[in-house]
Amino acid sequence: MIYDYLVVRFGEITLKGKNKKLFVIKLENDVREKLRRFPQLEIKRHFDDLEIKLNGEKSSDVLEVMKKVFGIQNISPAIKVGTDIKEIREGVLRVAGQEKDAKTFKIAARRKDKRYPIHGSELNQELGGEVLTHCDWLSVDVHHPDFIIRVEVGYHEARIYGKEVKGAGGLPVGSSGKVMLLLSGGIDSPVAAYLVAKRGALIEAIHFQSPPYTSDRAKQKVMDLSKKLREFGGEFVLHLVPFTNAQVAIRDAVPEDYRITIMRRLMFRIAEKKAVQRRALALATGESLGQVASQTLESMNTINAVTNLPIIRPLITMDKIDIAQIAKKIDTYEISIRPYEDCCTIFLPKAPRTRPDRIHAERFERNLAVDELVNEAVEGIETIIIDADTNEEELSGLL
Ligand SMILES: Nc1ncnc2c1ncn2[C@@H]1O[C@H](COP(=O)(O)OP(=O)(O)OP(=O)(O)O)[C@@H](O)[C@H]1O
Repeated sequence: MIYDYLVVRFGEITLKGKNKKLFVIKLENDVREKLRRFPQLEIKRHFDDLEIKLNGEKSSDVLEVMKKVFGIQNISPAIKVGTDIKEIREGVLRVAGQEKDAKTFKIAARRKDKRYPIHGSELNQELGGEVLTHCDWLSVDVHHPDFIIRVEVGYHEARIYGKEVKGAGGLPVGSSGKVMLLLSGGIDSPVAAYLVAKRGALIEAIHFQSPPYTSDRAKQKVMDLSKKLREFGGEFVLHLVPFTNAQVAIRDAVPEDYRITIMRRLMFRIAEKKAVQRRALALATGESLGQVASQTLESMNTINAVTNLPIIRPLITMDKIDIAQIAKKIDTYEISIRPYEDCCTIFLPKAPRTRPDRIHAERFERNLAVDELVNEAVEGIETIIIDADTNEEELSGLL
């Protein structure tokens, strides 16, 4: 490959007016963090983009990492040449020579330095002609080219770009604050984590486990999911809640058809306490309207009543098929479909109430030591930090 640079363009950040600089700095930090394992790289922040000088690192390896960083609209490999037209011509030919599979192309040239004597449209013509003369496998298609060769003439140098790669979009992680996500081992909640992180939230996950009714296999699943999700943020913080006592108490004190409702109300209270301790501003779940009996509007109302924090449900209007598609894209699907016991499925009825209400929920909770159960669970939380450097061995050591 001939490319010496990757140029990273920001997505929606550019809409952020005065805050743009803060967002860009956040993004730059994320990029630096993610690219720590490539020591040769030099990263420079410009007004419109980040420029990564490869210094011999393999561009495809770096690109693979960059594709998962939120806040990036697209990434182009690039070379830099002087502003002399001869050098630009020669550079464009080098770039065109890389795209042996393309049949059609167009040149999109622009002058950043308006004093540059050759205008954009003239550059397009001149450089296009040069490519046609030397690359006999290429012809021009200005509407739907296989390959656009972008040329940007600056004050001291010109950049010539190779084929653009789509970025992950969204906003830099953490730019929207922190969210505590209820992470089960199922398909949905990891997708919810991905979607909330994409909107710039730093995710911490909370997982409820009920040993010995739930096994290490279930815990392993959540750890594996966290490992996948950490690729979209810097580090991933996972809180493991001991939930057995609460579930046993619910089984003993609450009529069968209200057990899911009461269990969720306890989960939300515990998650809220942890969220406040960790300065998270909202809770998030993987619920989708009508998907199962406990995901009706009545149920959500009854569960929401125990917390004042906003509850983000990014999947609420999505179909299972669409959710599964995202799970496959972010590579959590295969982990999620491994069999496991969720704490939600033990002691729970075959026919939960689909339209629970607050009055009954509150009445049944009077038979429970709610505050003690919540405090005991919060105090027993084990917190695990999985960062980019946590390796397989350390991960299994955490189990
Ligand atoms: N053991 C758990 N720990 C943490 N959160 C949980 C747990 N079980 C369920 N949740 C939360 O409650 C939501 C609804 O769970 P439920 O089991 O009803 O639905 P689901 O559609 O199977 O969700 P998922 O696929 O995420 O497990 C989950 O998306 C998750 O946010």
